[in-house]
Parts: sequence; C-alpha cells; structure tokens
Amino acid sequence: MTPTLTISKLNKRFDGVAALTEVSFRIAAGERVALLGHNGAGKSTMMKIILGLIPATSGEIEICGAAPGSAQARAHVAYLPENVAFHPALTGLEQLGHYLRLRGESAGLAPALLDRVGLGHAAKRRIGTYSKGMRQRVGLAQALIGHPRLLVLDEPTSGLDPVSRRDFYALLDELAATGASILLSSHALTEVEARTDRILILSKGRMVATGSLAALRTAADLPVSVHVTAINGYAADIAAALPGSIFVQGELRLTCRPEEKLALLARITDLRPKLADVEIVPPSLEDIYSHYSKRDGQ
Ligand SMILES: Nc1ncnc2c1ncn2[C@@H]1O[C@H](COP(=O)(O)OP(=O)(O)OP(=O)(O)O)[C@@H](O)[C@H]1O
Repeated sequence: MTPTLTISKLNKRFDGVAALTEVSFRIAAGERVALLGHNGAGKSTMMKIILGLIPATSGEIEICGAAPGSAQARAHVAYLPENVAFHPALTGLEQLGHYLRLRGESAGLAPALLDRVGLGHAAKRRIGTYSKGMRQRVGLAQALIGHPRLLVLDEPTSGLDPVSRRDFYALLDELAATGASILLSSHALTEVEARTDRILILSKGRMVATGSLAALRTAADLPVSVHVTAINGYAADIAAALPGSIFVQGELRLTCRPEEKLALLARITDLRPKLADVEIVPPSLEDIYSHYSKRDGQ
C-alpha cells in the first residue's frame, strides 16, 4: 500500500542555515506519529514543506503520491496551527459553513462536523464565548472537511487542560482508526508517549531517532528504576540488603541495567516478608528524549 507521506533525503537551507538535513521517513495510513525536537529543531519547517508553503532545497516528498502544494496533495492534507484564530462574532456553525463553502462543499455539513468534535451543543454560540479547548475543536472540525488522509497538527494541545487534551487525543484515535494519518508536533512528552504509534526526534535539523516508544527504549538501553516499599520498621534492613538504594519519599529506589533487572528482582523477592510493594519504572519518553538530545551535544 502507498504510504500517505513519503519523505526522502529532505534538505532545507535558509541563507546558509541548515534547518533540515537528509531527513527521511514514511507515514502509513492510520499511523499516529509524533514529531519531537527542541525549539529550532526544524519541526515547523518540515510541516511548512509538507503543506507546500515553502519549497525544499532538495529531496523528495510525496503526499498520497502527489507533490506538496499540488491540488491533489492539498485535497488530502489538513493543517491545524498551534494558535488557531477565528472571527469571534461568528457562531461555530457559521464559521464552519464558511469554510465548507470555501472548499466547495455544502454548508449543510457543518452540524455533523461540529457534533463529531463534541461541539454540537455550542454550534449556535459565538466563537468569542468559546474556551480555548472549544476553539481547538473548531479548528479540528475545520481540518476534517473533505476527509483528509493526512492531518498535520502543530502543538495541537498546547494550552489545553488535561480533560480537553484527553478528549482531543480520543478524537485523533477515532480518525486514525478510519485510516487518517496524523503527524503532530508537541513538547508535552507524557501525552505523546501514550497516544502515538511512532516517535520521530529531530535535533538541529537531523533525525536522531525514529521508532515506537518500545523500540526507542530498547535502542537507548537506559537504566531501569526499581522502587521498593518496606513494611513499617524494615526499611533499614532492606536498604542494607540492597546496596546502592536511596530513600526517596518513603520508598527505596535503585537503578540497574535492563539486562540485570531479573536478577535484581530475584534478590528483592528473597526479602519478601519485609516488603510491602515493588514497582518497576521503565525509562520515560522524557528520559529517552533527553538521551538522544544529549547524544547530539545539546
Ligand atoms: N524563514 C526563515 N529564515 C531563516 N531561518 C529560518 C526561517 N524559518 C526557520 N528558520 C531557522 O530554521 C531552524 C528551524 O526552525 P523551525 O521553526 O523549523 O524550528 P521548530 O522545531 O519548529 O522550533 P519551535 O519548537 O520553536 O517551533 C531554526 O534555526 C530557525 O531559526
């Protein structure tokens, strides 16, 4: 099956500054991909090139087999900027009706689109009265016009509260389940960790890591943390039996190499009569992200 997005050896230079260098990746139908990177890593530049807003210096890009910016590619791609702005005096219904007409579709589709993003109840209210989360939903509804096959979302959840974020990702999951591909940039690593299939890490314009969280974790080979809670009165015994452990917030914490984890657990299990709980904490995406960024000298 043709990938929704194919990028091969992409380079972009601005007046001698290398914003992107030899970046290659593909996104399959229904895949949710997170684009991570420090400020200035090249995320927005990559999105602008995919959208056909600026040309690449060299390299190949195809969106459903078409060149970025072509009528065919534009029909398949939708974009949601970080801070989406609408006319505050228009209602959600009027705003979407307007966008539908601009895309050559019937304004009569607006109520169904607003329902899809959970805004049916506020359709006839002015957007000026909407919360930030509701405005992001209008943006997403607008991005859904014409059933795009690739959604490009620039920090779509920045400024949203935790419940709005969760709802937003639930909606993305539904879209991905119908075959839409999603490329989103984010600085919120914890939510990305749980809600995307694959992660791309850009550093100074180069792709320094790509893969599922599990694959990146294995490749990074970072230490695993083990948190041990003693039964009251036995913390000192357990600390003595587990050299190297440190006492933090009522529990003993140790780290070990991934390949040593089972042996350490066996030693901990031997202490069972004195143990209340044991928790294994694998490296988080934040650990993995800083590992790859550090490796690149940042
Ligand atoms: N129009 C431009 N002219 C010159 N340099 C530019 C231009 N646009 C971007 N750059 C440079 O290209 C590099 C990548 O910028 P880009 O905006 O793509 O980063 P980003 O990862 O999106 O950062 P952020 O997280 O801050 O949005 C930076 O060094 C930036 O200064």
